[in-house]
Amino acid sequence: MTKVMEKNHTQPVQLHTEERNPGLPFNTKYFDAININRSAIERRVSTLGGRRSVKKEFQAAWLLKAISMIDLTTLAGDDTRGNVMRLCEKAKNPVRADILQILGMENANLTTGAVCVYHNLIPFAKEALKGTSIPIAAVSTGFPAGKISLEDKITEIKKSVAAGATEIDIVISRDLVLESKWKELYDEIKLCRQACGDAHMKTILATGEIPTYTKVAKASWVAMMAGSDFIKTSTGKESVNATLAVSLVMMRCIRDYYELTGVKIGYKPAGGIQKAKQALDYLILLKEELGDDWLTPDLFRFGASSLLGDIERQLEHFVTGRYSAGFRHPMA
Ligand SMILES: O=C[C@H](O)COP(=O)(O)O
Repeated sequence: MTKVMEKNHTQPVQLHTEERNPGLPFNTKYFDAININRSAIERRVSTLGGRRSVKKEFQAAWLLKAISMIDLTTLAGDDTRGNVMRLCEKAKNPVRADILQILGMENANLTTGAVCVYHNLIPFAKEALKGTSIPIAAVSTGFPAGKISLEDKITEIKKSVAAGATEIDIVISRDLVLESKWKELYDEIKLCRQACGDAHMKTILATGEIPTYTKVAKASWVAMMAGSDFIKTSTGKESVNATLAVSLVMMRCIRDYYELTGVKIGYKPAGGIQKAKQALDYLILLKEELGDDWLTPDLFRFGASSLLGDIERQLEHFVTGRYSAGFRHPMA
């Protein structure tokens, strides 16, 4: 039997939920000068993928790593207790036992990074995840469009935390970004941060509705300054959701914020990430732009409803020897 684990990349990771971003006082000096060249960003992401091959065993190891970073999500109008319970069972046991055994990972206690549900389904997730350390992330603040009052957003966050969510994914008022009302955006996010209390806050920018990368970067800065623990691309409901290009822009903001403050902000691309190959492209970008410190569920999550299914299929191909020869990544 081949053991395929390598370095620390597939060890179970403990979430450090006590750590928080203290934020910065509002000051436009941090982002006033940002001016992003779209074609330079697009050129950079076009270099990803397929540059050099790696041993097959590393491919499986990175796919297992990706699983530990998934916020396994269901955000559908027809969500029920039943499908949330099934989602949670999948979060607890994301890969078939026989596959894990062949990979030498049967004792690794592999789980997804979290489950992500609507506020009213938190009690079912809580029931299903009892006795585990899998966090419950709830989408609050009028998900997905955020078109409710700030007062209602704050109430919703507090209710989600009281119901058992330890991670809150908030949506910002996109009009404040479109109209460059940065101080108002900062104040909104900061109040949401306060309402989260001990819960981690992931701030969704809905980048598909932001017209320029420069504005994406400025909104990222405002979100981090206001105390977001993660910045997240999308709700999954916009017509354009996560892309590698927008991820590059946001990761570089995270890097600059870290260089300024010493605080590591997490990154969550979400929406439309359905294939194992796509997940590896994001991890390559993450490793190259932010380094190994970010390769942990503490600092990186995929917001995804169907990615896990494809990763499991790829792992099955791997252990049954049918793994695609073209399915490679250049990380090792
Ligand atoms: O935040 C997570 C997204 O809503 C999931 O989007 P998806 O269904 O396209 O994977």
